Amino acid sequence: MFRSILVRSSSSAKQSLLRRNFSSESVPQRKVAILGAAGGIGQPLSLLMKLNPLVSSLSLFDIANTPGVAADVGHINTRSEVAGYMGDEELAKALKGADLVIIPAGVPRKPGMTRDDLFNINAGIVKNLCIAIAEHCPHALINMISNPVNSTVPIAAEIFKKAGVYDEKKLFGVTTLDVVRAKTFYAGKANVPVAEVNVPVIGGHAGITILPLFSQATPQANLSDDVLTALTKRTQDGGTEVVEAKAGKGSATLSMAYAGALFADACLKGLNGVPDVVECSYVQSTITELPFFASKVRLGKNGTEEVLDLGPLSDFEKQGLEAVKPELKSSIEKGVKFMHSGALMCR
Ligand SMILES: NC(=O)C1=CN([C@@H]2O[C@H](COP(=O)(O)OP(=O)(O)OC[C@H]3O[C@@H](n4cnc5c(N)ncnc54)[C@H](O)[C@@H]3O)[C@@H](O)[C@H]2O)C=CC1
Ligand SMILES: O=C([O-])CC(=O)C(=O)O
Repeated sequence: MFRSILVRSSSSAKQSLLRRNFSSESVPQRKVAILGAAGGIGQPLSLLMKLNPLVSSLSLFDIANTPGVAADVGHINTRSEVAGYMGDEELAKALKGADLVIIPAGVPRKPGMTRDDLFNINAGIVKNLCIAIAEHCPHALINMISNPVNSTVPIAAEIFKKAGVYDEKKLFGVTTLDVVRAKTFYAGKANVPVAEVNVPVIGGHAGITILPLFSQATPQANLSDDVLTALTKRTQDGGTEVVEAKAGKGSATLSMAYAGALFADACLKGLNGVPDVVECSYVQSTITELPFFASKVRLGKNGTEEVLDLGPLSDFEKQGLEAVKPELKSSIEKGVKFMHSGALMCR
């Protein structure tokens, strides 16, 4: 059957892109693998990662349609070489030597579904991909996009523990889209330029577990409690807003690809030793009593360098945090239980 495609980019384009951050001699070689690369998120994410000058090798894996995506993206005259891999028998090659693995593989929601309704299908997909990661690139950073993130990250952790390769500093649930949404919605209400806005979002990545901290937003604006409540709810329901607008044709793909590319870029900068790279992410954590929690994380050469404190919360946010805990706890336990119910051994 398949088929792998290798395309070299022109050296002049490579030179001009690299000049932004590094000389071409000093920029490290970084292989990035995208699992689920032919999907709604995977395709635009592949495009955006092809535009990232920190990537030297872009490995696109899916169970279908990867040759076309790789051929298409591979014609773009930027630094990275692109290779497409399709089917389980090519997964090892796709992963070998990867520094960063981004996982948007799995089914998306339809109207009326919760993210947790995706658990039964996506848990199995994530499990198999993580078993292969443990074998073929155990030291890579993992950016988990597949939903329900609140459970798929604990599933990945259990797989890596079982394989004896777990490093909590290298496993990230991607919650950047919540931050992107919070910034956009806040800028609209606060009437400030969106490019200047920063808003931490903590907790997890589903409904009320998504907790934007508008009390820490910059620049600060004098918004009423009603507006802050509405902004919080819109951020929590942002995914559902897109699912309903797409009316059965999937969930957020373009904004997610943008958010995923932002987070991957931050991880690569951290790996390359760029100082003070801070992003929110769902990681193993001790800042609350929950074993996984999203908060600001400082990224470094080995992944997470520091999980930052939550900082001062408003009374409204303190209440929101208490509401996060039982739902997040049960999603984490569901992922761990899945891995201890015989699912680990059935590959
Ligand atoms: N973390 C976040 O903020 C967000 C997460 N998501 C989640 O991302 C996931 C993907 O969403 P879409 O791209 O819209 O779905 P999609 O259905 O368009 O694409 C999924 C891709 O995964 C592939 N796939 C399925 N099983 C696979 C396997 N075993 N190995 C490799 N590839 C496999 C499919 O062939 C398909 O190309 C969903 O679970 C969705 O809920 C979506 C938006 C935001
Ligand atoms: O809502 C969904 O199902 C997809 C997602 O996670 C998001 O858009 O935040």
